[in-house]
Amino acid sequence: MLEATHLSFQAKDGKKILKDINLKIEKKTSVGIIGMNGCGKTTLLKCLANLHQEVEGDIQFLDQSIKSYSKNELAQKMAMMHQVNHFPFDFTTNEIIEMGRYPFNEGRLGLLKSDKELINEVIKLLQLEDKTNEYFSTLSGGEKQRVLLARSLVQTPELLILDEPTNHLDAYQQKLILRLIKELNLTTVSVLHDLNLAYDFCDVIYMLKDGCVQYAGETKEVMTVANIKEVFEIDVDILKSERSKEQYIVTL
Ligand SMILES: Nc1ncnc2c1ncn2[C@@H]1O[C@H](COP(=O)(O)OP(=O)(O)OP(=O)(O)O)[C@@H](O)[C@H]1O
Repeated sequence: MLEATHLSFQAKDGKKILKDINLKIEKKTSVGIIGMNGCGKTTLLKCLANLHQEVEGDIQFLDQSIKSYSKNELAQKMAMMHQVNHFPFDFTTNEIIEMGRYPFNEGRLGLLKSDKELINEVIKLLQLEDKTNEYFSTLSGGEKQRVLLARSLVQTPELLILDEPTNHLDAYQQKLILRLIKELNLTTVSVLHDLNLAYDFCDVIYMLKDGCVQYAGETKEVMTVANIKEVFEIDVDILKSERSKEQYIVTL
């Protein structure tokens, strides 16, 4: 679905933020990007979404160079849920979710009946029915996250890019949102800070350190005690729950 080869990115001030990254996203997989603060995770997501122009290397998306897509074409195939959660003007929940259909409106003024049906379906899925007429600025952090996810979902993207999708969510909502995304069987690439959520949700993990991919591969093979110590500089244990029989990571 997407393949980046020898990707490097240098900021305007000359700082090398990403160094020779190779990354592959297969269809219907959840790819996770983890690493310490400032190691380049968000920058990498922005490069994959073609939001940075001065990127070295090559990104092929659906067998085409990412640079060959117009903004509108790309928005029909790829959605990015950003960390930013404010808008220059105050929109209602409904208005923000509707924006996800703009790339498809082909110059029409209003939305089609099918757009409205899709929007209503997603609103229900994310339990936002009673928030549709509320102003975004008045919503809680968790509600804002769900609205931004709803906007991305109505874009019906082939690839969904998520920058810390569980930010501001309580423990219950974190699991709920990630399970829901999993059940939708989408192709995703996400930055996740919570190691346990990454361990649980992702099929494949890229561990970044100082702008380089330090380890990459299937989650359970890559997120080992030794690799986590090297990349995050913390000691952890990986234990098995007596009750759920699932493994989880504890910081020592
Ligand atoms: N446009 C830019 N110009 C200069 N420096 C930048 C630019 N964009 C990012 N950086 C720097 O590059 C580094 C990586 O930033 P990035 O936001 O990608 O990190 P991150 O891994 O997502 O961090 P966090 O976990 O804290 O969100 C940081 O030191 C940041 O200050």
